Amino acid sequence: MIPVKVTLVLSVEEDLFLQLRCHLFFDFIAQQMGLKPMPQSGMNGSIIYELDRFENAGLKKSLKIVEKAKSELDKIKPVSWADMIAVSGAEAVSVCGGPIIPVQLGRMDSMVPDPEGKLPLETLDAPGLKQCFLRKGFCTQELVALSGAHTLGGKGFGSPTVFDNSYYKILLEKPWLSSAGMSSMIGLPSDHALAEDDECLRWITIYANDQKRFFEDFKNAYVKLVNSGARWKSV
Ligand code: HEM
Repeated sequence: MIPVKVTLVLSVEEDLFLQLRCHLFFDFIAQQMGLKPMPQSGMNGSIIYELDRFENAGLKKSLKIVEKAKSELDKIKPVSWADMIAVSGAEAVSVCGGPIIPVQLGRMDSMVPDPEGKLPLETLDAPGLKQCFLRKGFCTQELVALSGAHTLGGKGFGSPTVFDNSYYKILLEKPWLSSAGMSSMIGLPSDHALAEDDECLRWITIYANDQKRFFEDFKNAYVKLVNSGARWKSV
């Protein structure tokens, strides 16, 4: 039942409205047969159904901004949530001084939330983080490169709005071990965990000493991330 559904959706899908109608039709048939539509995971825009999950609490505000841009674009040509989010992340990185990341368009959105429990917990240790990323096809180098995105935001890795390699420079200093006031507020437990692992530490040192290399590896890992698990519109 499910493979048939996927093939048909891909072959007849011309635009997002038709895609939506096909999904609803096949989901209806599946429902009549007592089957649930199969949730998928990956870059599929399912976040819009998952905003009440505790791990997404901080995303509502940012998604409102993306929604506003999406509704403007939709007036000209409908765009998927998955494409919007992939492009917004890349744009945020380059606006903040990071690499320019080319993002391919054409992802299709999911109509259902992804299964729960797929995200890495911030309390995981380095082996746990590595395993979680490996399950999705990402190696240790990619884990360390992507974690460099934490240079943005208010976790104490340099300026919150500058994308640079200060994340790695500060990880090497391990300020959270110091007894001085605010230092313990720097970074998440998962950031600290990376700095305790020999394999991760090798990449941290490389990126701390070579911002160009960080930008290049981040760009490649980001492209892989936003293509991972995506279903593409047929052209
Ligand atoms: C390695 C596993 C990861 C864990 C456990 C994790 C966890 C978190 C958590 C809990 C926060 C909220 C921090 C707070 O303000 O309290 C956060 C923020 C953030 N994460 Fe991650 N994250 C991970 C990987 C990533 C990746 C791969 C990216 C992007 C490529 C990313 C991008 C961000 C950004 C940009 C913020 C800052 C948001 C802000 O402060 O405005 N993270 N992360």
